[in-house]
Amino acid sequence: MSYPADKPLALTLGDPAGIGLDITLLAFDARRREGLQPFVFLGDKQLLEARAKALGLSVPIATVARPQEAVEVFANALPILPIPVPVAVTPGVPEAAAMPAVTASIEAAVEMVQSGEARAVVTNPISKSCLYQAGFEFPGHTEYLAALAAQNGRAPHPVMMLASDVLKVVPTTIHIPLKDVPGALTQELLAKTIAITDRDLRRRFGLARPRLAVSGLNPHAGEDGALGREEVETIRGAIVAAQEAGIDVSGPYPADTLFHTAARERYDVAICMYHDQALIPFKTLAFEVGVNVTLGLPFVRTSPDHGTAFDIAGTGKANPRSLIEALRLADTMSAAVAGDTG
Ligand SMILES: NC(=O)C1=CN([C@@H]2O[C@H](COP(=O)(O)OP(=O)(O)OC[C@H]3O[C@@H](n4cnc5c(N)ncnc54)[C@H](O)[C@@H]3O)[C@@H](O)[C@H]2O)C=CC1
Ligand SMILES: NCC(=O)COP(=O)(O)O
Repeated sequence: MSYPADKPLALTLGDPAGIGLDITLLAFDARRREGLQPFVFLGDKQLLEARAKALGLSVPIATVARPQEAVEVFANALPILPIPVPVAVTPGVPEAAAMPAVTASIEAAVEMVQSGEARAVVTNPISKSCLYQAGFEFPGHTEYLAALAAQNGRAPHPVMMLASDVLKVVPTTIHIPLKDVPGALTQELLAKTIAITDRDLRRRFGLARPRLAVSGLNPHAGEDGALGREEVETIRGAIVAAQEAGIDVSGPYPADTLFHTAARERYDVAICMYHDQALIPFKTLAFEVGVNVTLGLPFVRTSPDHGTAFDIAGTGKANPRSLIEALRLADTMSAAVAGDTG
């Protein structure tokens, strides 16, 4: 089999105690029937082989010296660019000493895409709490990737979007405590989030005029200020400014009635105010197939929508579907970016 792409997608290690290794092996195993384009895994060969054995999978693994070689071997073997994990890893048991390898893999993937050797970054799930314990200073991949993409000391503003055919959502604030959401929600942040979402849905998803629906923060979108003032003082202003800039955006809508079937027909993406407001409806409707995309970066990044699933790592219960969709979407989005002249 030959592949039209001349460069691979760069797939990161993720937490080696989680299901990242399982779903990487399963996605590779499914590459022909799923029509997947080549990817190269940036991780530890011995760990991958041990996980394949635990799962009873017979997967040939080939160490490559350069990303380009991954395209050549992908038909016959899972290409790996070695990032050694210097500690023993038991599936389901996170290990702080493995965290430098986790971040090294993400950094190597970004370098590969920035040097033009890979088409996109696809990340396996990380354990945020384990990384925090090891001194990681970013809330998650989203902000870390933006910092790695900085140019002349300026990092782009990253926007998290969860994408599926039935629903796309953007949480305006991401991994912060719920009590901090009202303070973090500024007109500037919302305006930036709306503008980046509109731009990237045009450029990277091919929507000619994306329809954005903005949720409120408070019950019933605040009932004209009686149940909270954020809609009146912050959210409406950002919507009006974006409308004046030509964006097809409306709201604020009560969040409790934004996600039923008929409501979802009226927009392409829901801009939500905080993490769970966006991710609860999304994961209820699309957990198995959903993809996490970072908008606003100078390169494409996708990820499965689920976490490390320590409870099932190495048991054979992990479903690779979300990773498969993330690999597919990275392929489509990077093709769209390559053709982007705007
Ligand atoms: N992109 C990323 O790196 C993400 C990382 N996380 C991290 O993952 C860790 C665990 O998070 P949780 O809230 O427990 O969510 P989780 O998604 O890891 O697990 C929730 C439940 O879904 C199941 N599950 C998850 N993925 C599955 C799959 N592919 N096949 C079958 N079952 C699956 C798990 O077994 C568990 O019962 C946290 O540290 C969190 O920060 C969470 C989401 C995304
Ligand atoms: N809930 C989404 C999530 O945890 C993924 O975050 P990130 O690591 O992609 O920033």
